[in-house]
Amino acid sequence: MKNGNNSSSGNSFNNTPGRPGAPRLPQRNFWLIILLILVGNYLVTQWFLPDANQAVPVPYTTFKEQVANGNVLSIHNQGQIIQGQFNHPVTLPLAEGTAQQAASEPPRNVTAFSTVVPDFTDPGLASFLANHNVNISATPIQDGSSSLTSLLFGFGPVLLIIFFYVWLYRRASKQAGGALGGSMFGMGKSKARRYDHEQDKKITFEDVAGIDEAENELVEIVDFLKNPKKYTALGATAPRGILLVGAPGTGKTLLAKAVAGEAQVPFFSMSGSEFVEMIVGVGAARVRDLFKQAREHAPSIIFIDEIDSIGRARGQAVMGGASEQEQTLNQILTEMDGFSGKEEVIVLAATNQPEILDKALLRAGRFDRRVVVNLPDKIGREAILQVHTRNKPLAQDADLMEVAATTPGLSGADLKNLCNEAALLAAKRGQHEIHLKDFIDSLEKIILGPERPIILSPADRERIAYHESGHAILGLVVPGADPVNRVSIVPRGQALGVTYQRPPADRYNYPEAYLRARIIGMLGGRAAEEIVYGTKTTGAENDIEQATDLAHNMVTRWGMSEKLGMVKLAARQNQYLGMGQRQLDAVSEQTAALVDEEVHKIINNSHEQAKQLLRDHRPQLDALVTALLERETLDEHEILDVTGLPPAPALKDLPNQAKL
Ligand SMILES: Nc1ncnc2c1ncn2[C@@H]1O[C@H](COP(=O)(O)OP(=O)(O)OP(=O)(O)O)[C@@H](O)[C@H]1O
Ligand SMILES: [Zn+2]
Repeated sequence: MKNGNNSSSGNSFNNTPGRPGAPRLPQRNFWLIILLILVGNYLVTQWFLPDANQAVPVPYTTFKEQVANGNVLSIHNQGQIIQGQFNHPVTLPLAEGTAQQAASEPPRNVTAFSTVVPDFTDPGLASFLANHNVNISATPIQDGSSSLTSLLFGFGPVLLIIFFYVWLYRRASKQAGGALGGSMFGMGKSKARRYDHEQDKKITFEDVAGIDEAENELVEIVDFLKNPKKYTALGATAPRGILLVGAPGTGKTLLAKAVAGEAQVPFFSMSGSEFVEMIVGVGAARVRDLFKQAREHAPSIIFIDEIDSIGRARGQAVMGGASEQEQTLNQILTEMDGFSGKEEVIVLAATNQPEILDKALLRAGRFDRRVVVNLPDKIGREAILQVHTRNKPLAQDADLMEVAATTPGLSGADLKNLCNEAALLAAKRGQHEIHLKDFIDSLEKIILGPERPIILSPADRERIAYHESGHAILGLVVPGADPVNRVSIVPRGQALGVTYQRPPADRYNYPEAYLRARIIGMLGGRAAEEIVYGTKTTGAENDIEQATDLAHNMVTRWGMSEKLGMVKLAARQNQYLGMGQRQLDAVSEQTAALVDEEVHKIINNSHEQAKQLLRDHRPQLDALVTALLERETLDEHEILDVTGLPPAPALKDLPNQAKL
């Protein structure tokens, strides 16, 4: 039971292509290949080093006998093992060998032998050998092979496995469209993706709409990249870093790409969040590599998305990632300081939380320019819709201005998604063109989620109808309330029903009376349930939350409480990430209690007013419920028709587009 006031949907529908994750090793043949390598290695070793096995083991006593006979030419010894050569081949097994031996082995002539010195030491052995002219040496056991081959085969398996990994990595990173040559393991490699205007479909300012202010500020950058001499001749230094600041999905990445596309220079992009998961030291190496690549291809553009995830003020980083993040950040600062001023590399970075960035990043010569990318206004939304319907067949009635008017708070990414959803819906409905209705129905789906096929009992349906009608009636009778566009009792996403209200024009400044009207409207759902049934349900949770946040902001941020006056009590945390309740500043317990009291007062008053207004308009409420139970969804005209009420009177002093 959502009161779908012009809440911007916080989602960003990010369809940016080419955001591959880390290269993934192919899983299927992995173990098979390892196995083959090991087997191959074993066979090769066996082939080249057969000598090692040619020494025939002989009993220690036989060995001593042969020494005594003067038949041992030389030995070499390692630990307890003695290997050596006889002067004359000895036929084994010896005649006096055991019966067993004779039975199991055919007789053969042996020159190379080996034997094991028994555990109990044989003190006289050294002199005994010397006396019989045995050549004693300490050469390595595998005498037959050269030291080079033994080295090679000793390390063979290790080398093969290393080469195999390098090969795998190369293959994987090639699949990911990344790494261009460089260090052996590619660890310190930036996974920067390069978009060249020839390769990629070129993105230009044509593709960017509705954010003209931001665009205009970047035109200068494009000109600099195109004609650097024009600027350097006058002794002007290149702009280094530009921070794009704006809510998710407002087109920051798109703008950066468009700058590169317009200037026809290579574009290197990477996301700050990629650094977070890294092993210590790797992040900094990647930054170095990223800047190196960009310098080599200058003039060029580096784009660092989500810079807040590395650029967070040092020392306040989240546990664990801190030191790595600091190193990465320091490296960025070092690289930017290293620009000589003649280098035509421009660094663009995007964030939606500029206030948490390390101050060092914003110093002169670094990201000293800030371009704010706002949510588009109505005209802007129409322009963006036009961009994204360029290749889509629109029906006569598909008035994009009308769609733009219905979508306050939506970002460029949301609008792109809306166009796509509308096209999908039109196709599903078997049409050849996209109609206005397809846009409107898709919008509902985007804001509230897809329809949910749940079966409600008649009693539940009626209660939901009363709840939504409560919101709707108040939207008609409270002065200054936003016009009610739509009421529906079709369950969608989290909501069991919806009342959709939108302001007649984009608002930038909210009068107190408007905020109070909104709170009354938000509480209308519960109020209707109470006056009709006298009982409460959980269905008002979302309404209560929104109303409380709004009241809290009125008291703590906007100075709208008589008792507390114009004192800022809660931090203005993030203007780009919605309007939730703010953390209270450190205030005395007394003040905190007062804040609660004032918030309660606003809510309770509004609740009482909501109930009273609904009692006064009970016949209209009942009429709307009857119609809703029958038709499920009513649009603006039907609502006015059924209730016989005029649209809510405007607040006299409501400044519509006034920007203060
Ligand atoms: N002003 C705009 N004009 C045209 N298309 C837009 C605009 N803004 C966003 N879009 C569309 O939305 C997509 C996503 O936007 P983009 O990734 O540039 O947003 P962003 O601000 O970088 O978001 P995030 O902060 O989530 O990274 C773009 O690829 C583009 O198709
Ligand atoms: Zn509600």
